[in-house]
Amino acid sequence: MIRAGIVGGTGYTGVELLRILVLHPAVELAAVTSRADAGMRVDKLYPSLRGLCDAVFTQPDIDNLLGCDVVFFATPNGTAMQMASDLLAHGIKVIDLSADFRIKDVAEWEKWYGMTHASPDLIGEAVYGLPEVNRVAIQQASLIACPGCYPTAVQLGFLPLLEAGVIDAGQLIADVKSGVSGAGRKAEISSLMSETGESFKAYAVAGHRHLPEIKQGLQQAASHKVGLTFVPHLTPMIRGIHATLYARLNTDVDLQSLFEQRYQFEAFVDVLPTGAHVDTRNVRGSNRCQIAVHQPQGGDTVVILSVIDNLVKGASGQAVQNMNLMFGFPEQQGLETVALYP
Ligand SMILES: NC(=O)C1=CN([C@@H]2O[C@H](COP(=O)(O)OP(=O)(O)OC[C@H]3O[C@@H](n4cnc5c(N)ncnc54)[C@H](OP(=O)(O)O)[C@@H]3O)[C@@H](O)[C@H]2O)C=CC1
Ligand SMILES: CC(=O)N[C@@H](CCC(=O)OP(=O)(O)O)C(=O)O
Repeated sequence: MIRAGIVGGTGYTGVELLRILVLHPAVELAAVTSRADAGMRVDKLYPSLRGLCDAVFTQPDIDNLLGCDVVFFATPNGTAMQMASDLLAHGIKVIDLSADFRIKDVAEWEKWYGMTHASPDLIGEAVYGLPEVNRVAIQQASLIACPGCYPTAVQLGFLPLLEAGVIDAGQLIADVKSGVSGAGRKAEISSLMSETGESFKAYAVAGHRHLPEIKQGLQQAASHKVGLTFVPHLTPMIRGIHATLYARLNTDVDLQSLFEQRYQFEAFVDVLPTGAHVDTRNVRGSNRCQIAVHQPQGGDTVVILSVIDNLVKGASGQAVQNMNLMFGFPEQQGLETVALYP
């Protein structure tokens, strides 16, 4: 049994961590923090957890976290980088759901995130927590940088093509749609139902902060520079990410077999049969990424469809998958749920 702490337990990824961890057979919740709700029982704020969680929210002070074996940061960018080194010095493993340790180039991170990095010395030791790429390094890691939600869906879709070198890596296109929970639980006019409902829009076309993260991962897979146009969209649904990925083929290849072989041993990546279409509702609440491979009219453009639940495989589920690997638990433990339908 390990003792886990969650910093930022009241947000959407925080409560998703709670939903998974209260049923995880190898985890005991030792601390759950919130500045605004410190002193309140967790199951008072989230009655779905009644009978499953006795914890009370505490302030996010180091002293409240020292009894933990692992601490998850489900906090805005710029928080984990302030506290991680103290926790690591006490032998506590850190799994950060924010972007603080995702990008290896500090200057690039500071440019996109608009702040000075507080722990640049830790970036080198942080392991990018995409198990389908970095499983062995994750098993040895003390500090995990969980991938962003868009980057998870896009990288899992493009990886087999780039690793096999069968596409023109200079002209990749990722057209990606996200549900509104991707923006978090904090009150914002742009997240109101009356602003997002019955409407659909692209945003950050000039450049989204996930662009350098996605390119970093794709370049590692390709072993050379890639060119990527990434356009995120906001859709009037709560959970889900749907990525439509386009690339130009440079050789004749059995794409379906390529994807099936790449992911044949991956419990959380499901390649659908030839001709199928993915649907976000088929992964809602689950830690799965579902992928469909298309080559319209047998031409030289490949179209990959990739869906995840942004709060599960795109955040908290993937964070627990990383925890399982770090502590030598079965990778699927606590994550074997079926998507909610309808
Ligand atoms: N939503 C999503 O789909 C995804 C989110 N992420 C990332 O996960 C992180 C959390 O996102 P999300 O759950 O949506 O965010 P929310 O806004 O829903 O929740 C943020 C949480 O962090 C706490 N918090 C805020 N500021 C601080 C601080 N300075 N110190 C300590 N705690 C703080 C808040 O509680 P309080 O203010 O009371 O302390 C709250 O519990 C972000 O970095 C986000 O980018 C990653 C992938 C997907
Ligand atoms: C719909 C929406 O607003 N999505 C967020 C990205 C999701 C997120 O929280 O970003 P990380 O994955 O880096 O943590 C955005 O575009 O800013």
